[in-house]
Amino acid sequence: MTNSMSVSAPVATAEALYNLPATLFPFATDKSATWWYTTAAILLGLLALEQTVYRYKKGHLPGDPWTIPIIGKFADSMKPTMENYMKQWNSGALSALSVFNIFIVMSSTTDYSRKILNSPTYAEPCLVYSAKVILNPRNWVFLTGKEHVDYRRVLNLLFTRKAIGLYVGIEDAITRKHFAQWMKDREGKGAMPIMMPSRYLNMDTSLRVFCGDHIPDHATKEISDKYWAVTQALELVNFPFAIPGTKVYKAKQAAKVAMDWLELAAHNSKAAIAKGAEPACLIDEWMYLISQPDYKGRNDFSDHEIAMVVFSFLFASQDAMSSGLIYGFQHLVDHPEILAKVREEQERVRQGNFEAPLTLELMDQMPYLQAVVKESLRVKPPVTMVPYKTTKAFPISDHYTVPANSMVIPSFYNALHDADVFPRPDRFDPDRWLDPNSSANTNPKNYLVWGSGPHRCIAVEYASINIALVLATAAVMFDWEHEITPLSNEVEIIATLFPKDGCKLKLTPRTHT
Ligand code: HEM
Repeated sequence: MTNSMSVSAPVATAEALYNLPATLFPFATDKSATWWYTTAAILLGLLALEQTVYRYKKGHLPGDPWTIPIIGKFADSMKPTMENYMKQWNSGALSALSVFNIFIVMSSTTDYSRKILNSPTYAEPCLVYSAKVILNPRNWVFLTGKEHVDYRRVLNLLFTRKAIGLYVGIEDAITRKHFAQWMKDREGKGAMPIMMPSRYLNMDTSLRVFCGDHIPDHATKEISDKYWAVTQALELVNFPFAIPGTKVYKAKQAAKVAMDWLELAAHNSKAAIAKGAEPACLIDEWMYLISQPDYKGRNDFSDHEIAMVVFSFLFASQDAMSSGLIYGFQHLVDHPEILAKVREEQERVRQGNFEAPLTLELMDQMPYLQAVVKESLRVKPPVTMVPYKTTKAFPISDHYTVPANSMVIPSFYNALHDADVFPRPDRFDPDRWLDPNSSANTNPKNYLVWGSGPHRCIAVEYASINIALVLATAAVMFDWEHEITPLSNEVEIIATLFPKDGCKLKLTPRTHT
């Protein structure tokens, strides 16, 4: 460690405790008093050790000088707020805290955050504490180094342009189906939050893109209903035991249900492709690819392994996509001049034919819509940070080394709100992406919405296109009105960012002349 400092922790010696007056333990006999003194001495010694270790690891970094015994900042991590995050980030480029004796270093600058993401020999993603329990420790996302690179090379084939073209057709159909249902549910009613309907739409889209018709409708409904338990367990550090009644336990049960259905999808897809069916979803695409004579890689994926991969995609997508979509709606409805431009582009590219399904080729011709999505994700990045873990002492700067086995958390928010790169950073301004020479476009290193390095989001194009497609469809099908409440501009953090009131929209069918 390069950080050296003198540590002044509270020191409680056993001797001092033995000298405490016996009146402190009035109920104690001589023998039991000795027991009490010894136990108290050990406890106080452990607490002192905890503080000493925390202060030693923290070195000169900003952060609380003492950590709350045992739990540290557990309460804050259970109810995270942007204000608390900002306070932590603003305290320094690197700052320290501790939760349940997990020592955590947060980085707030673009350079430190990128360094963490791009230093696989020192740090690897650990996601949140509950992720391993929910996803299964054997899930591919926990692979590192060459094993991770090799596995990901196969999965990259599921997000080629050809594959995304197939998924766009599915997204279009599912979006229209859900919007028809939204209309029925909202008939004669005023503004309603779009939070939960958007989550259902996203889950249905994901499951149909990933599994096609290899699972029944009631399975997508069941997975959707239960999935909220997974979202709720995604706190930075949870209660450490997954015992009945805890959030992590409930999430694990929900994951089991999803995994059973996903294994069925894998089984059915294998059978369909073996019979010569054309790929109609992501698993089909995968099974088709590995059955080709010129394919050289692994082809012995079990149903369980396929299901784990698909579950990792659901896990990575559901909350981030929902947040991205809801803020996409909110940004557009609050900027009618920008929504009008989106509509103009839709009219031009689709030549007024809004019944024809969207295709990847049509989506390519919508640069304004793409800029809208990119900007919306910048202003409110669904993922504000990703927890990593140091596998060995990590000399992150000339003045500080993050100890081995610490959590180290790169923040994306500050990079995305850097006023030098994004003037008036809180302003929703898609135009900043339309000029190739703008500071936004010439500083791509700041655009950390998708992370960076070996674990950068595998589904960047797929996710961006999906959000764009849903917004475009809603823009041409509905007139939107936002019921602004005192909570509309307050941010709720439930794994990702959401407007606290769920974005209350009144949608009425739009008539085209
Ligand atoms: C708006 C939507 C999304 C956002 C903002 C987002 C963002 C991210 C971020 C920040 C990371 C971590 C990157 C890093 O550690 O450097 C990540 C990883 C990942 N994302 Fe996404 N994501 C989104 C949608 C999706 C979707 C739809 C899928 C799947 C279909 C997906 C699959 C993954 C996977 C598998 C990883 C882990 C990659 C690896 O470890 O190699 N994401 N995403």
